[in-house]
Amino acid sequence: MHMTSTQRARVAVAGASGYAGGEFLRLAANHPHLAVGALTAHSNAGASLGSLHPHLRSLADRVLAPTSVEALAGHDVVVLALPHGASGAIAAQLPDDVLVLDLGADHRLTSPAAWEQFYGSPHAGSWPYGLPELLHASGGAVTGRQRDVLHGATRVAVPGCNVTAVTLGLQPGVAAGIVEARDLVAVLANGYSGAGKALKTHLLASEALGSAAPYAVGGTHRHIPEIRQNLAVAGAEDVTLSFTPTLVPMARGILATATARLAPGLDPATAADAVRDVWERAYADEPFVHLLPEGQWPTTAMTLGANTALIQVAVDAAAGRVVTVTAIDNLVKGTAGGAVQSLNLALGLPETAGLITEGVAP
Ligand SMILES: NC(=O)C1=CN([C@@H]2O[C@H](COP(=O)(O)OP(=O)(O)OC[C@H]3O[C@@H](n4cnc5c(N)ncnc54)[C@H](OP(=O)(O)O)[C@@H]3O)[C@@H](O)[C@H]2O)C=CC1
Ligand SMILES: CC(=O)N[C@@H](CCC(=O)OP(=O)(O)O)C(=O)O
Repeated sequence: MHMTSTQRARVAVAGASGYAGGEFLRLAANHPHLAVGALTAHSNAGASLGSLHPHLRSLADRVLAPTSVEALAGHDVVVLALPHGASGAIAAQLPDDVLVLDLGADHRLTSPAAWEQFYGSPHAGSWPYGLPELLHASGGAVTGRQRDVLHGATRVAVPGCNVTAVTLGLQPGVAAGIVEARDLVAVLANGYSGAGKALKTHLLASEALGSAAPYAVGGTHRHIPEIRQNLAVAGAEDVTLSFTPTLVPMARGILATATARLAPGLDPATAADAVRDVWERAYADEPFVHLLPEGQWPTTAMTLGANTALIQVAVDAAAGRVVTVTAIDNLVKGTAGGAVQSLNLALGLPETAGLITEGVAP
C-alpha cells in the first residue's frame, strides 16, 4: 500500500493489552495517517482497552478480541506485539500485501543457528530489519542506510530496545573502521517496562524499588546475536561483545554505556576530534538520532515519550577506548516509535509522521 496525503491506513494491533501494544496505540491515536481498527489480547480478551490502559482516552471504549488471524483480517497494517514465538504462526497466515510489523524477536535474526541458540525454538525466518538508521558499510566507508530497504516493505522486524541503543551508540566507529569490533563492552541501565506487563517474580516492587539488579549476565542475553548482526551490516568482520543489562528503579528508559578499543594506528591522546567527527557525520541528517553538544551527556529523562536517541562520545585516552553513552525510551525509539518510523517508510509517508523528538522534563 502506498499512501496519499489524505488517506488513513487501518491498523490492527495484536497484544494491545501489553506495554508495547499500548505504546503503539498511544502513537497511532495521534498519527495523521492511521486509523485504529481491531485490537486483540490473550488473557485480557473481552476487557475494554480503557480498563487496561486508562491513559489511552480516545480508545478507552474499545473491546479486546481474542488474538486470531480472523480478528486481524481486513486491515492495511497489522502490528504484532506478542511474546517471542507467538507471532510467527500468525504472520505466516496474513496476506502478502498487508504491512506486518513484528515488535517481538521472531523475525529479526537472519541466522537460524543463532536463533536456536538464544531462543531455543524453531526459527520463523527473517524480515527486513526496522532500524532505519542502521549503517551499511564495508572497508571503512558507508554505502547506505537501512531506510532504503524499508521503503515499500510489507514485513518489518522491529529491533529489540537494548539493541537499538547499543547499535546506535557503536555503529559510527565500526562503520568507519576506527574502533575494534572484536573488543566491545556494553553495560546498560534498564527501566522495568522493558520486561513487559506480565507479573514476574523478580519484579516485585518491594525488591525492585531502591535497588539496581543485573540480569542475563555472562553472554546469555538474547540481544547479543542481534547486535552482532547489526554491527556486521555496519562493516564489522568479527564482533566480540560483552553485554550486561541492569534493572534500575525507573519505569522507562535505557542508558547504554558502550565502549570500544581504538583501532591500531590511532593515537588515543590525539584521537578525540577525529572520533567526534565520525559520530557527527553519521547522524548529522538523522531526524531522531542526535549527537549532543560536546560535554553534554544524555539522560533517560531527556528522551521520555520521544522517538529520540541521544548520544555522546568521548575518548578515554588512558584506556585507549572510545566511550559512547546512548539514551532512549525503550517503549518509543526502542519499540513502538521505531515501529511507527518504519511503518511510515513502508507506506511512503514522511518518516517523521506522528512522531515527536521532544522528551518530558523534569
Ligand atoms: N517492553 C519493551 O520495552 C519492549 C518489548 N518488545 C517486545 O514486544 C513484545 C510485547 O512485549 P510487552 O508489551 O513488553 O509484553 P507484555 O507482557 O506487556 O504484553 C504481552 C502481550 O501479548 C499477549 N500475550 C501473552 N501471551 C500470549 C500468547 N500466548 N499468545 C498471544 N498473545 C499473548 C498479552 O495479552 P494479555 O495481556 O491479554 O494476556 C499482551 O497483550 C515482546 O515480544 C517484547 O519482547 C520489544 C522491545 C521493547
Ligand atoms: C528490562 C528488560 O527485561 N528488558 C528486556 C528488553 C525487551 C525487548 O527489547 O524486547 P525483545 O525481547 O523483544 O527484544 C530484556 O532485556 O530482555
